[in-house]
Amino acid sequence: MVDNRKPKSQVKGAASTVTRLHEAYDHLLFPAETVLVKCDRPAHPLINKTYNFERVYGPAESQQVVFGDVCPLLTSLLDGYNVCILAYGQTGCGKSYTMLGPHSKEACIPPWGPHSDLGIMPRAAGELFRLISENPSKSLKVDVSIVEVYNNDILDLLAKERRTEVSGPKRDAPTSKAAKREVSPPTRQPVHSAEDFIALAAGSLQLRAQLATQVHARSSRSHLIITATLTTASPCDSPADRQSPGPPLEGRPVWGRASPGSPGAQRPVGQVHAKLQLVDLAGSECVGVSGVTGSALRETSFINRSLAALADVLGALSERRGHIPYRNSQLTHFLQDVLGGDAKLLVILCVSPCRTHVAETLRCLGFGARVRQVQRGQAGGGSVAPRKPR
Ligand SMILES: Nc1ncnc2c1ncn2[C@@H]1O[C@H](COP(=O)(O)OP(=O)(O)OP(=O)(O)O)[C@@H](O)[C@H]1O
Repeated sequence: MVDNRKPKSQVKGAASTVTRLHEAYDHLLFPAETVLVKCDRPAHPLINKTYNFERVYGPAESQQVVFGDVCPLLTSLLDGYNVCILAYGQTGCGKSYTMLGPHSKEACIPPWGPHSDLGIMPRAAGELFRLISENPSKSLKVDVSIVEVYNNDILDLLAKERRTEVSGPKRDAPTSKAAKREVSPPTRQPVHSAEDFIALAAGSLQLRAQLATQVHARSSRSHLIITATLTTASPCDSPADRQSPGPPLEGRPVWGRASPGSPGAQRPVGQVHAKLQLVDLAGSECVGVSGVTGSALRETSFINRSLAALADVLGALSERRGHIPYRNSQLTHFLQDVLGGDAKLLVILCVSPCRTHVAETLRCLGFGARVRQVQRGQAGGGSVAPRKPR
């Protein structure tokens, strides 16, 4: 069982530079930005393994500290760069806590307070609107879409029909091929303040698929993707526009900056300034430990398969293969622009300090190590610029 009273560790990979921390458990040591896994299970092939990340957070570090490292990405967003922040890890290890803060079906997002535990999403919403108010000349507008990837279907959590259907209307990944088939993109709702943004997200969270398992009483059964699209009335003034003008596609949904050759984002010229994506992945799960059966077992199988597909895509990108298997799952298809494109991508790995979960922890750290090897902007998938140094 994951001890929910204990704060979880957060390990951030694939970006950022700040280093801090000293914390030790019996098998997990965190010297600076390194995670050292020591385990006395002799049969395990990966004992005494060291992983390096840009930053490692100990259990005692607050949400505010974590957001302190995320915050500069919002300045990049205002500068016109697409940004994606993605939480990955085993079920019950703190992904939703990190991204959203403590929440429940009854009280989705707790009120703001100087020492509150608010997660990245509400803090990012506050910072985004603060930056917009400081830059009135940019005339930026914000639209939000919220989808969940459940059992390999993309479900639109903002669609009106979603309120009356159990499974919600399905949407396709917003890529150029999808656009050619005239599928409907996810609903995009304008928001005018951080409060609007948070209220919209809070309403959607109540619709998100959840289940009690032996590991986590409120386990998310879907990947949640919150997208904030910044548009400007004035034509093409962002770095994105200057680097990759791309052909105009009239009447197509606005999906951020497209990379030449990428089957990804399409946008009308002069509209999109940048896109922020906040991704709270469903947790990887060992069926023997979570004890799920029936339809929950099916959900687990979809979750694990989509996470494996994500790892495959990152593996292919890191090896710079010609073919990147984005289409093996709706999750990777949906995130194609972010994974293979030139968005600023920040992956936060959430790991358990419990010895019983060491195998999952090693898997998670291995995933993070793979993410760090990806030289984005150079492999297949049609990106244009090498990863920008931070
Ligand atoms: N850093 C932390 N400090 C305090 N409590 C935490 C921390 N991280 C997680 N928790 C608590 O642990 C529990 C599980 O966390 P959370 O729901 O975020 O896990 P998860 O990784 O999203 O799980 P799943 O993938 O199953 O949805 C929650 O009750 C959460 O409030």
